[in-house]
Amino acid sequence: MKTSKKTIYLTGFMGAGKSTVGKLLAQKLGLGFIDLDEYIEEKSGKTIPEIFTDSGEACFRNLESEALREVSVKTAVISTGGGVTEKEENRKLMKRTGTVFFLDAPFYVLYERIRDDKSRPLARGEKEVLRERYENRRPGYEWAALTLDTKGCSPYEVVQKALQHFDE
Ligand SMILES: Nc1ncnc2c1ncn2[C@@H]1O[C@H](COP(=O)(O)OP(=O)(O)O)[C@@H](O)[C@H]1O
Ligand SMILES: O=C(O)C1=C[C@@H](OP(=O)(O)O)[C@@H](O)[C@H](O)C1
Ligand SMILES: [Mg+2]
Repeated sequence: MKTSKKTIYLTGFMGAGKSTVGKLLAQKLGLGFIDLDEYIEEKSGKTIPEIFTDSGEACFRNLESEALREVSVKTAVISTGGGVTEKEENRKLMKRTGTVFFLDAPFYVLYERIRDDKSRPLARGEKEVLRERYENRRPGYEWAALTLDTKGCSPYEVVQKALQHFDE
């Protein structure tokens, strides 16, 4: 499938490279870049861990959906957070307003990237609990229009793979 749509959503589990690849892809396409987590942090005046600690995951999910609605009117590459595909309303909104990419990689690759990173509250728990979250979320990710297998690829190589799906 080729795409010419100007709003691009990057989805996938924590550590898949959505934030890293999104910034590079936006440069290549000459589009604006929005990282949904950064957008939420700026809007709320709190870091993601602070939101989780102060208000809990359910509150974060509401802020996330609200932020997604706001950015969905923009022409940009939008790097989402790994949990955005959990809600059907978010998946439908992304599909209606843009092209959704799934950055795929096996759990063990992602785990090595996120295990020591304190900026992800949900990555702090037990490895097996995290693996279960990964498995449970896969159907939501696979629902994307385009899947990029990122295993063994550098962020630049993932960008090259993504670019192959654009008309020009
Ligand atoms: N393709 C890749 N190969 C190796 N390391 C990567 C790759 N993509 C991202 N990383 C690294 O993994 C970590 C998580 O990347 P990030 O872009 O924040 O992922 P996400 O936004 O999907 O959670 C960062 O340290 C980043 O440098
Ligand atoms: O998977 C998740 O539920 C989350 C992923 C994070 O974004 P990244 O996928 O960019 O790490 C961030 O939105 C928050 O910590 C929750
Ligand atoms: Mg990110």
